Amino acid sequence: MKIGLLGYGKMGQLIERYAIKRGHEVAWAIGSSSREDITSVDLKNADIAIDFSKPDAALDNISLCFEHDLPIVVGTTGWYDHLEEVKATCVDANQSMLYGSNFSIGVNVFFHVNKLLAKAISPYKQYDTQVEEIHHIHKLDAPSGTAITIAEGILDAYTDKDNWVNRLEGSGEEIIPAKNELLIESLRLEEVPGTHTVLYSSEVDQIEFKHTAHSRDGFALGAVVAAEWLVGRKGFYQVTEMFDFNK
Ligand SMILES: NC(=O)C1=CN([C@@H]2O[C@H](COP(=O)(O)OP(=O)(O)OC[C@H]3O[C@@H](n4cnc5c(N)ncnc54)[C@H](OP(=O)(O)O)[C@@H]3O)[C@@H](O)[C@H]2O)C=CC1
Ligand SMILES: O=C(O)C1=N[C@H](C(=O)O)C[C@H](O)C1
Repeated sequence: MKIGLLGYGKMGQLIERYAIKRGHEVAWAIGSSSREDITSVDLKNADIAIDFSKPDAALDNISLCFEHDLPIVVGTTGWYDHLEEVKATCVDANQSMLYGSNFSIGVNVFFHVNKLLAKAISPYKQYDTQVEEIHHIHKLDAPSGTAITIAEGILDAYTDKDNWVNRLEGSGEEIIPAKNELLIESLRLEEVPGTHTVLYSSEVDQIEFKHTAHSRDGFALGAVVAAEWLVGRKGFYQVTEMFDFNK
């Protein structure tokens, strides 16, 4: 498979390594610190694009791929307010797109079990629920896309909560969640690749459900596997749809 990379930073460069390891070719790579500039690239030289760029670049990159009939895997986070319109455009234009807030196997198992756990605990109102995420200091978006997916999984199980609210430590904003809101605490710390915890706390005990990424390798390998999965399919998909345990 020939892969085009939109974004050639920490993730883009690691994805290239995994793509080559799995027998693929990187046809082009775009990003200001990359080998190529977008105007000098024939996008159609690739069978598929993988976008790990920046929150404010993802929407344009998605549109560009749709215009060129190029399937796209999107790992970039921070653009999910536009998810419904992107999905509609993709389906109406008969294009192919798969997006995911997290491509690692471990986190996708975590997403699955998170929903089961929330369903089991939600009737017991003595438990306060909260999501915590820790990432490196370079991260542009808060909360993380992964934390949003986790929060949405929890909110599905709660009839008395319908929204999440974010508290970014150090932002100076005082955020106190209302009764119908689920708190997502974000912390930015040195070079942490990504840690997510769900906490259920009562007066008598606490449940902590936690995933710790030791590196970005799981995300990068997962993105290449997602590209292999998407090629030949039409429509709009989430990474969770690749996994059997959701059936
Ligand atoms: N879904 C998942 O599993 C994961 C998602 N992510 C997400 O992926 C994204 C990228 O992460 P990461 O690689 O760590 O970030 P980096 O900042 O290391 O890399 C982003 C790259 O995108 C480039 N870029 C900027 N503008 C554009 C553009 N318009 N088109 C293409 N490329 C552009 C940047 O260039 P320059 O710096 O010169 O501006 C930079 O090289 C983030 O949104 C992050 O949250 C990260 C890990 C896992
Ligand atoms: O920016 C990152 O680094 C990461 N972003 C994704 C997110 O926002 O959830 C996935 C991973 O946690 C790393």
